[in-house]
Amino acid sequence: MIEIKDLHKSYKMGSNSLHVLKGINFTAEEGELVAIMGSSGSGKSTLLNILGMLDEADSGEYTLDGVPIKNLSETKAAQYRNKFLGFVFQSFNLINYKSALENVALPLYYQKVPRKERQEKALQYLERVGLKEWATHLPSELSGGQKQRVAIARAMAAEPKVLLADEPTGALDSTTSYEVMDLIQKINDEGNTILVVTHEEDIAHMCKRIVHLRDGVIVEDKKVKQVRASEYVQ
Ligand SMILES: Nc1ncnc2c1ncn2[C@@H]1O[C@H](COP(=O)(O)OP(=O)(O)OP(=O)(O)O)[C@@H](O)[C@H]1O
Repeated sequence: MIEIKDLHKSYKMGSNSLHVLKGINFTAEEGELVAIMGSSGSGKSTLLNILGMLDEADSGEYTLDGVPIKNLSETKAAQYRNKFLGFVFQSFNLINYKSALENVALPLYYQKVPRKERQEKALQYLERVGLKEWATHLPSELSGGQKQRVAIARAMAAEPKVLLADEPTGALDSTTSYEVMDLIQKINDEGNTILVVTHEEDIAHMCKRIVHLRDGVIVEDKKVKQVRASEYVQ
């Protein structure tokens, strides 16, 4: 599903340049649930942004679902991103003046799904994350965990093959984090490929594989016995 070879990325800082990714090689098969760990500044978000086609590498190859990304035009890249990739962020990134339902329906609007159909579909996804009753509420009326579940429903509504989550539990307490991981595991059980950037060991062990970044290179890549988050939620 995802294949990257010898990926490099630097940021220009005035006359200096900061070499952040220094030759990353990584493959994720369909249906994997991978944690990306590493200390602050090790390049996790940079890597995830490149995988999410939100940023471009300086060199190296990236193939997503068999398609080399480098050769895509900007329009094709945007279409490809909308079709294949879903995003979840630490800070939820919901639109504050739109209801939970409208937030979830947004990617369907961009996919030009007719209004009635997108509302029905958005409601189905809200139901899947246990928030059907909260459809008309604004994000400010939801708890952190509920906001993240809306954000996950929004990401899933576009039916991406790959879900990229950048510290999805970073702003949540442990119990709420485990509820969010329970949802991520259930989505993965259905076959989605998911990459989760996290600082937290317990969250990483709820994935099936842990990749460790240090100073822009992968220093460890291991399969782990998955801890089910449902063991920790009521
Ligand atoms: N747009 C940018 N311009 C310049 N430098 C950047 C930019 N984005 C990231 N960096 C720098 O690149 C390095 C890697 O950043 P990145 O956000 O990928 O690390 P991270 O492992 O995700 O860290 P954290 O866990 O703190 O989020 C850091 O030193 C950061 O300051």
